[in-house]
Amino acid sequence: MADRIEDLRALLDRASYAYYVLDAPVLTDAEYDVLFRELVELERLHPERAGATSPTQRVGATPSQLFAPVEHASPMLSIDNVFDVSELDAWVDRLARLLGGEPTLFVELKIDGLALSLRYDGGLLVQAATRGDGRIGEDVTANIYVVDAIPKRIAYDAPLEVRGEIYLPRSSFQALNQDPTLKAPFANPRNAAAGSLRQKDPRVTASRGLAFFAYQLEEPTQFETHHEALAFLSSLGFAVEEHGSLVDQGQLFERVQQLDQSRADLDYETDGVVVKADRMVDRRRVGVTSRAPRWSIAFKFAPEEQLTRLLAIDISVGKTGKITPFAELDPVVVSGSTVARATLHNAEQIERKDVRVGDLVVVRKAGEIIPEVVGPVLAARTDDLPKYRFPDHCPSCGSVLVRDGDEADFRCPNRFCLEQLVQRLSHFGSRDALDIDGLGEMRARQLVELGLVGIPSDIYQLSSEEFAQLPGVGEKMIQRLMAGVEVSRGRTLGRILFGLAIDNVGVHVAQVVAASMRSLEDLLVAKVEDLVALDGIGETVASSVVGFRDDPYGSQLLSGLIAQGVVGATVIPQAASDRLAGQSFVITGSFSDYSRDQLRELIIANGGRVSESVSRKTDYLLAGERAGSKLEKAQQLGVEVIELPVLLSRISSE
Ligand SMILES: NC(=O)c1ccc[n+]([C@@H]2O[C@H](COP(=O)([O-])OP(=O)(O)OC[C@H]3O[C@@H](n4cnc5c(N)ncnc54)[C@H](O)[C@@H]3O)[C@@H](O)[C@H]2O)c1
Ligand SMILES: [Zn+2]
Repeated sequence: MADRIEDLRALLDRASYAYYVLDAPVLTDAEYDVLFRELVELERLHPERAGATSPTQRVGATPSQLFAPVEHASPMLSIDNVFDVSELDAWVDRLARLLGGEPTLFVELKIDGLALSLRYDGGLLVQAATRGDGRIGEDVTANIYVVDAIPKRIAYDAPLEVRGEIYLPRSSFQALNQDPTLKAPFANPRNAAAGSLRQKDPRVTASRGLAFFAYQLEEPTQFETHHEALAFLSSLGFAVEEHGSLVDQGQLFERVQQLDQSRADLDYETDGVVVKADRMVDRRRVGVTSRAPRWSIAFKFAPEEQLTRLLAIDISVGKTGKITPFAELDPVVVSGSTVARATLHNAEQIERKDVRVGDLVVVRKAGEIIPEVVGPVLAARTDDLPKYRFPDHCPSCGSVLVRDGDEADFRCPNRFCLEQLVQRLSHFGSRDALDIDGLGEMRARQLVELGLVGIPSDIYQLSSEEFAQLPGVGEKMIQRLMAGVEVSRGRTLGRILFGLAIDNVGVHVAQVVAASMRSLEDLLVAKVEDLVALDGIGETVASSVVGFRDDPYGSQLLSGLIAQGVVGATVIPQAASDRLAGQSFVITGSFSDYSRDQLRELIIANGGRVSESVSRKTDYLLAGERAGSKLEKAQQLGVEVIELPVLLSRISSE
């Protein structure tokens, strides 16, 4: 038994490190919670083996060395969990016993992000820190300064500390996971939030769209109840999650169930509800343990999981050659929609989980995220299922698959692989790239399979007769495609660079690189050193750009585009800077010398953000000629309107 305790402690320590420090969990939360409870139970049965270093006695993990340490004024604790209604009732009864009377309870959603402490003094944000190990957190002030959703200035002069959850909205999470410069997609919004906040370069943090909900006022302490403190925070401009409410014990579970049902439609992940004593005097009375307050409890929702049969494992080839295995499933309904396919992530995961065709598997869908196979139900396996062997060859071109060093993914190394060409053509025409109207994955596939397009630049040479060969394409569609191709000739360099589908080059990187060049031709002579000198561009990105240019496919594509004159409408020559860091813009109207795309790139290259619509969060509306409804909206909301010369003077280097 001693060994099981040691094993569990070691395993949970490893998992916590992967989860909190590396932002790359090796267990699912549900798996972690089960093992954690087993350890709690064993330590209860063997009190002589309890120890201060056990994961059951600690909060979080040792803070990373990336940030300066911050000592919290009072510890930032975890919250104990319950998983069903009887445990929840037992907890309330116990609290009532400790207090000698019924507590007033406040129930709120448990946001799946990470805890943040914000300190203000003289009305200004002076420090932001993560929870860390509860006592010492990480100083992330510089990164928080660029998060629009967090007030930097409040109408309150005395010292104030507020705690809350910083999180990544689901919509931002999905957009982020599409970014090809990410080394690996984030497992869930919580990890993505932690990874986005804990960046060395605040500009990366700024670009991720983090949001924040305040849920605790530490200082000042004059409020007698939690709900009054929340109202005060809200009046100061902090976002407070709107589903929180006071509730009687008799209605507690009903309220928990209601919250469980309403959360699917929210743009943020929630993994449970937190029940708290509302009266501060009650909180002080019962106090805290080394790990968690006695006055609050988290009721964890069941993850959205189902069991089904794994019928087959197939693999797909992406635009950079990355091979992604996916499961064909006996269709099953998971949180409201039918799932027949789910990702298996990569070869390493299949190997580690030992998933086999024919297994009964757990399928999970969290919010809008692509469904995934969590793992096989081993107890249900029949003996004769053979171990899965990952294919050696590309299903499209037959090349031998490769895997570099410690990479988790296999790749098809053949840049001229038919499936890669399809994916790259469809990426080339996609919305953030050349935005070619009418060219989706289906048409891209037809064009490549008919041999009409090899590399994307071929599309600029197609005649209407050639477009007419596409199955099911009539006169109207031909006109639309031809027009779409023609219009795309005038796209900016940033879009073209993104459209090339270079490893590690997402929208943002492409724009930074574009801002340093006059036209695509400059890429022909760019050196790794030049690129590394750009803000936010590292060795990996620089080498992949130069490597792409120098390989046979890349050089053919570049010369093809240059021959067609698709070299990028250039951005105004301005060095990249961070002069607009933390500022958000909306662009409206027309400008005589520049397209809106160019201005967008200019703003991004200088550290700002650009959104489509005006809201209270917009800092500036950049207005040109004939500005319409956005101008009105900005005036209504009191958003500052600026003209182009003002913007240019703000970013020009003196
Ligand atoms: N997958 C893994 O390998 C792994 C490893 C370690 C931990 N975990 C997960 O983390 C959990 C333990 O982490 P934890 O200690 O951060 O506990 P927790 O995340 O379960 O609960 C405490 C946290 O909830 C957050 N929170 C969100 N909304 C809140 C609200 N309205 N009021 C108060 N707090 C709110 C706060 O950040 C607080 O720190 C485990 O139960 C497990 O699910 C997973
Ligand atoms: Zn291939």
